[in-house]
Amino acid sequence: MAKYGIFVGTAGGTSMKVADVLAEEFGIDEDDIINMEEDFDDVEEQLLEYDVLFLGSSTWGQGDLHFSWVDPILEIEDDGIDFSGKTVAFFGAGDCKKHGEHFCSALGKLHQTFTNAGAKAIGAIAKDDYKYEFSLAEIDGKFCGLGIDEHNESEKTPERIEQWVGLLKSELGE
Ligand SMILES: Cc1cc2nc3c(=O)[nH]c(=O)nc-3n(C[C@H](O)[C@H](O)[C@H](O)COP(=O)(O)O)c2cc1C
Repeated sequence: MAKYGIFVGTAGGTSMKVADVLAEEFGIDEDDIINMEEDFDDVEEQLLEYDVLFLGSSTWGQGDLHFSWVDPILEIEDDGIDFSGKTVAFFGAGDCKKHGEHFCSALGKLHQTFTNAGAKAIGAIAKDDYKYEFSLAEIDGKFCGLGIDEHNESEKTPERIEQWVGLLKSELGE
């Protein structure tokens, strides 16, 4: 049976909202929800332990990942760690009004690193539901994962998560 894990970089816990629903919907154990800042210390022992990885990060600075992702991402890229055979999906919180010039760009950065490392990405959605000037999460005309915006569009969050979970289940054949 495929092993599922959730890895989240979050400052205020907003991105964890998505993680909590994913855990419930996919029956993921609490021990398999890894808060990158608090619980993460080894790429090979932790990330590579899973077959299906739900990877979350809020976006900071000029479209940067949460700081807790910076070292693992460098390690994956510099050491050429191989994620072939793994399935990955991306999510995270952002702010489309104050930071519309880089809305949820962290998802695009995760996408780039993990697909370059050989992983298969799932969970891309139509971008029409979002309003922003620019986002690295926009890849091949779609949003490469689930962005949520609790500052401006919190009323859309439950439905966005529900629809995304439905998409993931169908792409994973569940
Ligand atoms: C200094 C600063 C920079 C930010 N930069 C971005 C950004 O580039 N893109 C974006 O979508 N959101 C940006 N945000 C908004 C955060 O991503 C947003 O508050 C998010 O809800 C935080 O989620 P978290 O609690 O999971 O960390 C920024 C916020 C701050 C305070």
